[in-house]
Amino acid sequence: MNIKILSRNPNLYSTKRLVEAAKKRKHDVQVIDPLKCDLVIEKRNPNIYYKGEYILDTDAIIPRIGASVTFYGTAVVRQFEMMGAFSTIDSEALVRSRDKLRSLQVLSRAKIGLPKTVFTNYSRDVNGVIQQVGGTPLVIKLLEGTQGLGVVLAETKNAAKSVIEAFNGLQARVIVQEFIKEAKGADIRVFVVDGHVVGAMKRQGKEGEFRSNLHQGGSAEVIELSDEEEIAAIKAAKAMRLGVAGVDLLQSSRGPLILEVNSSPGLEGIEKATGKDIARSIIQYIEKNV
Ligand SMILES: Nc1ncnc2c1ncn2[C@@H]1O[C@H](COP(=O)(O)OP(=O)(O)OP(=O)(O)O)[C@@H](O)[C@H]1O
Ligand SMILES: [Mg+2]
Ligand SMILES: [Mg+2]
Repeated sequence: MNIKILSRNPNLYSTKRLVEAAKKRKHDVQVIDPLKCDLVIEKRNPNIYYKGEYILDTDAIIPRIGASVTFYGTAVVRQFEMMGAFSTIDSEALVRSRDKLRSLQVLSRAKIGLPKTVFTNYSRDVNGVIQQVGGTPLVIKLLEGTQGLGVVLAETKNAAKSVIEAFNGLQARVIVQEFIKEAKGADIRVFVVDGHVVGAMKRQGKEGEFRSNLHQGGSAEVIELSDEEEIAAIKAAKAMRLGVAGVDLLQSSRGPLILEVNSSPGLEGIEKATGKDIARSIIQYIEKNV
């Protein structure tokens, strides 16, 4: 099979592992920088021009699209889809997953446990918003944040007010969320491929940090999921229509609560924590679908 990995950097752990797994299973594999693709659009003949040549005969693509290049990256994924290639991430699901608010709306309709969240345009009634999520402490998140940046814990009403007002003053859109204290600075990353859990790890924030992101100094260890957690993660990936998904959830006193569903989840943390060959699972998912 001819597989293309859409990635800006062939030296990243995830990209290297996917190349390795594809080769091991005897596929032709090539890393393509999505930002260097020209999309050629005309009647009935969608094409991609890359480094002086047209890209031909692609059976499948694995998009690894960073948050900063969502618009262009998605256009490239869509063009491959128009050319008949199978994508491990559907272009529409990719766009949907990049918007925290839209994702929460979709998950909520699918009856999935979530921290109670409020999005408001009426910024003067900060008190009302604080009340809606059960008072302080509460969490304030920038809609387009990633790697834990733009996620703030406000311990008091006054702190919450000033942070919300500061973000509003900068015209930045935020959601206000109930703080799940039982999670104790930890979350669970569940890697779902093709409707199955292929690995799960618990990430613990460093001392005094409520954010468990590895980019913020958190550490990871393998974890055995409860049935309820496994079902919630699979349901979340399905609701977001993602064939490959990194589902983040919090353990709360009312069961698992989904925080977000990532569409280009990294392989390094999860493969190292679990010792599993997750890159191979992704290649097998392609083999099943092409
Ligand atoms: N409502 C909450 N209650 C308790 N802890 C939370 C809450 N929301 C977020 N956290 C903690 O903060 C971390 C970062 O939050 P979140 O995953 O929403 O942000 P992100 O910037 O999108 O991160 P990512 O890089 O995973 O995309 C979570 O992994 C979790 O540990
Ligand atoms: Mg995120
Ligand atoms: Mg997260």
